[in-house]
Amino acid sequence: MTTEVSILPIQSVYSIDNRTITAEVLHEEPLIVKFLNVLSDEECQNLIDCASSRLERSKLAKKEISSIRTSSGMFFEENENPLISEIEKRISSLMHLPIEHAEGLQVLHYEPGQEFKAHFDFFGPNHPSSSNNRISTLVVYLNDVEEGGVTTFPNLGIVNVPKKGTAVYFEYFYNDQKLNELTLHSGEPVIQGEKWVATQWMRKKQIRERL
Ligand SMILES: O=C(O)CCC(=O)C(=O)O
Ligand SMILES: [Fe+2]
Repeated sequence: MTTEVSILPIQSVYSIDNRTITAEVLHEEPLIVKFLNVLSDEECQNLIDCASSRLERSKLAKKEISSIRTSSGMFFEENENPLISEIEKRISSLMHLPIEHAEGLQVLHYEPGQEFKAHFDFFGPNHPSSSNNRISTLVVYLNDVEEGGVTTFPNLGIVNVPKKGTAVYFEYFYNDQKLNELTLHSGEPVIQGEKWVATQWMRKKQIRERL
């Protein structure tokens, strides 16, 4: 097996913004990493508070409402306020890509029974966005879920339990498309309580204007 170069330099500790973020590799190829201490409790709560009045039923990449994704969500504008700017800066450092490659930060909210069925985050070859496709994802959990709501990678046997301030990272910019397809993942139905996540998707090329 040939080893491909990952976007993320693999370390057990990342020091960003005077924060110590620790990492645990869950899978090497495709690279899947769990991070601890990405956001503080206060940042998680502030994101939930800012997002909650702006939630809409989630749509898929082609903008249709579908049973694949039953959560509700919203996107923040780039650099929308100081909290968003600080979080975007930290997340793009952590994901080892320039902030210009970052989509707007998305917040999703799931109630009991709501889920995000197995999907890829990258766009298919016929999608208009595939020329500047997504290459990596960070899902930050903004609260603890009482029961359910785990993130799973069904083809890799990986199950990650949501915990406030932690995150799961994965990338899918491999030459070998089979590796990319192993990043199929789902947000399993919430059984009890609610689930809030913030998702950052990164593109292969710049998507934001430089400031
Ligand atoms: O909610 C989750 O656990 C997964 C979210 C997700 O897959 C996404 O936002 O693309
Ligand atoms: Fe996803």
